[in-house]
Amino acid sequence: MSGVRGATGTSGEGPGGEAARDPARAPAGAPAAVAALELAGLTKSFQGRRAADAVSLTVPPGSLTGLVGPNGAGKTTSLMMAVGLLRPDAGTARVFGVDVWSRPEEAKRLLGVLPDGLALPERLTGGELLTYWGLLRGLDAHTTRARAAELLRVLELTDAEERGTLVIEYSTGMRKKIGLATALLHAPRMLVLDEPYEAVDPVSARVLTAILRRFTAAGGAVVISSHVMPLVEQLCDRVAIIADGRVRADGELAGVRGAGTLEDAFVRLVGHREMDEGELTWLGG
Ligand SMILES: Nc1ncnc2c1ncn2[C@@H]1O[C@H](COP(=O)(O)OP(=O)(O)OP(=O)(O)O)[C@@H](O)[C@H]1O
Repeated sequence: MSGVRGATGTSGEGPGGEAARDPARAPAGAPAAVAALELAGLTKSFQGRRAADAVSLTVPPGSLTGLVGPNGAGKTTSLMMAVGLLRPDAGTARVFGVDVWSRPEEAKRLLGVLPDGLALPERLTGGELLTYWGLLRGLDAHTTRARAAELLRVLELTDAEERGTLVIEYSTGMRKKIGLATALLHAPRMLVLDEPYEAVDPVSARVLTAILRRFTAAGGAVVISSHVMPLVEQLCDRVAIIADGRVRADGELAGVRGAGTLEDAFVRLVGHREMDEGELTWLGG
């Protein structure tokens, strides 16, 4: 099911109790007037080849959408255009009604982004990085300090912080977690996370799931990309399948999945390749 689920109107609020002033936040109990994310005709070519071809997608508030597709399908390209990190050749992206290209500052306040491959200052500890990030995002020092400590604790990065470990020394999973912390720090309303579960241990994965569920229950919306179909089936209420830069199916999970599994639907829409008998015969011989 999609739509606003259990919105309380207060949890997940941004700094300074912005809910009352921010038109993008619906009052408690009110029907959602605008989509959390609306992509229309996003198109991008690299060296004359279309990586994203008129990608359109609507994400309601309170929903968790899984974006799936083969390697090179255009998921990252689409997500980066959706959040204002890659300029599209054509098309628009709106976050809670705010155009990410014409109103970037407002859009950035609403968005929390975990990009593919973090471009973060790395010669800082996780705590220092969050402090720097909070100041960049306009949070006051007290709020930044309190939230940073809480995020480090919840994401189990406190030990590393106490040892003075720099982000450059972090493991892959730890880097994913500190990236996630930067995405959450300013209490956005829309999370766009490129493969957030990749390299994250099972305990941290549970924490991440709890965070995302709480976030959507408060009326926020999440889009994740993932290659792990069972994870998407378990976690997401909506799914979009993308191949060759085009959205092949999207909507509520049950509708896209049909009678089989999500993997069945994926293979049906995207196609699959069997390995020939004669291929790689030199392996294991
Ligand atoms: N900066 C770039 N320059 C040139 N080509 C690019 C660039 N970024 C992406 N591409 C190409 O665009 C296509 C889509 O790439 P994209 O990274 O969006 O796919 P993806 O679905 O995220 O793949 P994966 O699941 O492997 O991460 C690919 O053919 C890729 O080679």
